[in-house]
Amino acid sequence: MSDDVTVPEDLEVPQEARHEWADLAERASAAQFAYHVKDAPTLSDGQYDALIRRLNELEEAYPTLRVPESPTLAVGGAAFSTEFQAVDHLERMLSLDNAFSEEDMRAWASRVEREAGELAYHFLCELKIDGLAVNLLYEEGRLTRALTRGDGRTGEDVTLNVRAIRGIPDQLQGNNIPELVEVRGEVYFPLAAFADLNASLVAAGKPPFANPRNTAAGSLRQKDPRVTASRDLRMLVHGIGAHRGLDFARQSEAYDLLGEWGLPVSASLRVVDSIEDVLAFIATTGEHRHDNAHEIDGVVVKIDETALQRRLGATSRAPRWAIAFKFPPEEVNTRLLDIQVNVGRTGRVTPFGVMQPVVVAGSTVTQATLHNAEEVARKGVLIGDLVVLRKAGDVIPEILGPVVAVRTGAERAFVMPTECPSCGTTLAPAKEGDKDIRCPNSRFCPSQLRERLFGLAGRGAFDIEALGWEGAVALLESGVLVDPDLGGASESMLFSLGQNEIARVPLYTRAAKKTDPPEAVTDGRVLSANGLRLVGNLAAARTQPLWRVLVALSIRHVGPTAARALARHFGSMSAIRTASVEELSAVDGVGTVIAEAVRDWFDRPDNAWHAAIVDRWAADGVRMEDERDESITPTLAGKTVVVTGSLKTFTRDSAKEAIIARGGKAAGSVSKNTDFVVVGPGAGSKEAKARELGLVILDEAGFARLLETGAADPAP
Ligand SMILES: NC(=O)c1ccc[n+]([C@@H]2O[C@H](COP(=O)([O-])OP(=O)(O)OC[C@H]3O[C@@H](n4cnc5c(N)ncnc54)[C@H](O)[C@@H]3O)[C@@H](O)[C@H]2O)c1
Ligand SMILES: [Zn+2]
Repeated sequence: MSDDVTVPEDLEVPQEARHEWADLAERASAAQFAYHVKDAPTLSDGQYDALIRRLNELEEAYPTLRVPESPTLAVGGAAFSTEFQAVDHLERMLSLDNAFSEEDMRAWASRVEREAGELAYHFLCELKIDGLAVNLLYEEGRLTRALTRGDGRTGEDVTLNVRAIRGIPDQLQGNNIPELVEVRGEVYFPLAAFADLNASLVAAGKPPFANPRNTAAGSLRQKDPRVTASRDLRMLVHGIGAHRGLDFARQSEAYDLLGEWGLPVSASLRVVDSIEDVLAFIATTGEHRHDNAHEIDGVVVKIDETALQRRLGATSRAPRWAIAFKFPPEEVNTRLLDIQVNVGRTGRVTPFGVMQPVVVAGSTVTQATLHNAEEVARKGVLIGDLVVLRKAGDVIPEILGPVVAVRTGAERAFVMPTECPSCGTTLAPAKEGDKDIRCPNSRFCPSQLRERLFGLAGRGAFDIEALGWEGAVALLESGVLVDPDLGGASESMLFSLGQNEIARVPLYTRAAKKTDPPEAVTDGRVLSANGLRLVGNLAAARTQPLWRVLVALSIRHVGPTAARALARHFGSMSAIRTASVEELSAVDGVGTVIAEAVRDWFDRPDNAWHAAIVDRWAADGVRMEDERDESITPTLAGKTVVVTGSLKTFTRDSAKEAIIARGGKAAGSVSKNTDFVVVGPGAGSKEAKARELGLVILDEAGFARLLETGAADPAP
């Protein structure tokens, strides 16, 4: 590809600029080829967009650099030879100009306003679906040809493949079917179908696909249409090309017609009056970026009136009456410098990637999870690889896969260590056949102890705000947690910590001042605000309900749900300690795996120190029994309730507790077995799913009534 980009010989242009242009043009051109023809990008979209932006800057400064073959002018990736027959579009398919900021959007809107003159107009806002464009030719209502965009003039004939896509009608239905119409739209891989496909690949021992966009492109551009048919691709309409016997004054009107004829039109369109409304649409869409059935990479804003569209016209590459607002990229390419392992609170050893630091979705990422050795193998990543890293919203950064095309041969495979990196003990699976390997030294392994301490202070357990990761490290380093009976540091000592002990931990102290009361000073230091908070938090933690104490013990498989069920049924630690596997597993929501894990935790001879933890906590005043509130009527016995979004008078936890206290089940996900779905502001896909399933949906007031009476009046 790169040999058709030659440096323009204009001596007026400084040599530096010419060289930079040539270098960037070659890289952009190669990236276009990899992305559009091979469906296997070598750059991230953000890097590619940055290249094109810089090229545009250079070409604006030195217009002779803007030669016809410049990658800035290409729609797609120049005319390439592929395995498909090349066919011309009746009307050219263009790309879109990009906007990356509010400022860019306002600049575009001002240009439109200037050109519009006396014409009244509206903005048509659409989701920018991350897929690939196709052009469907309908003649007398019959689908006669389908092309990819190609270079905009000439596309690839993928008619047979497109016929295999569900939702694209072979025959239009209804009235006033035009003699001829080119329907443009985006073919995409629905996220749920993509997840299913990857799950089945993984189950078959094959590597999963990295992202839905390239997989959609690869699935459509298959020699064998049966492969396309086996992938659950979909399409949404977003434009009209050549047409005869079809008349419309607004693009949104044309969409309505297409919809009536059976073509898939997006339900997320909005027609708005002002650029302010456009910006508001962009903002809300950005907040709900992941709440769609498909990936989106931005918002496309178009002028709705065709008269103004015609007046604004197009450049050789893109219409002037439309613009694509791009969201910040969530996928970037970066180097996988190393793979190291963590030892978690239950001894599980998990590899994680040490990344070349990279900014993505607003934060700098230096690590990414890899779950287990099998996953490293499945993803096919080698140490030293350039990899695609994804960070979406608050989700933990994830390595999607390697960029194989740029390997140098210097990469090396990861080998799982055989000894614990924290304590040197030989690693082994807990049971034969387990996927995970563990450090069996749970009592003294420093890493496990640190993780347990951090975990038990978490919001789902004792909720000791002043004890975070650094706090756990500091308490262990200062030696204040050494348990004389156990012969080493242990969480058993946590509630034995008083002012005097905490005063020995530098992290929780500050230098004493003259004004400090002398009795508060230890070795010239006093508790800092953080230290005082820890003292207060520990006092409050002693009165936490039993289920939180159970979670804090780091018993395998005993998370908040199981802990709540156990606490509700048995009511006290001593009852749980003496319950048999049968008694434990008879509890709704417990089961044998959990029951056995609980028994094992207390009973295995080498676990005697576990009981010592419980005993010392109890001696130090930690509540080991729940007071039962007999005044609460079990209004929700046997009912399953899902709470989603935020409520005013309940936190997540207190809503759950309220449901459970009334005998109900508080579930995390919506299914057909859900009886009630309580919806607060910010509810996303769960609400949508609930509506889809026709479940009873309640607002906060309805929830309050439900708790009281067990009866539901659905929200309006
Ligand atoms: N990673 C790489 O190496 C690499 C290389 C080339 C291109 N790319 C990606 O592709 C982009 C350029 O590709 P492009 O020319 O297709 O431009 P584009 O993706 O910026 O915008 C144009 C395309 O958006 C699509 N689209 C989705 N929803 C739409 C809607 N509602 N209305 C209209 N169009 C809609 C259409 O297919 C249209 O052709 C780059 O910005 C980059 O993200 C990446
Ligand atoms: Zn260890």
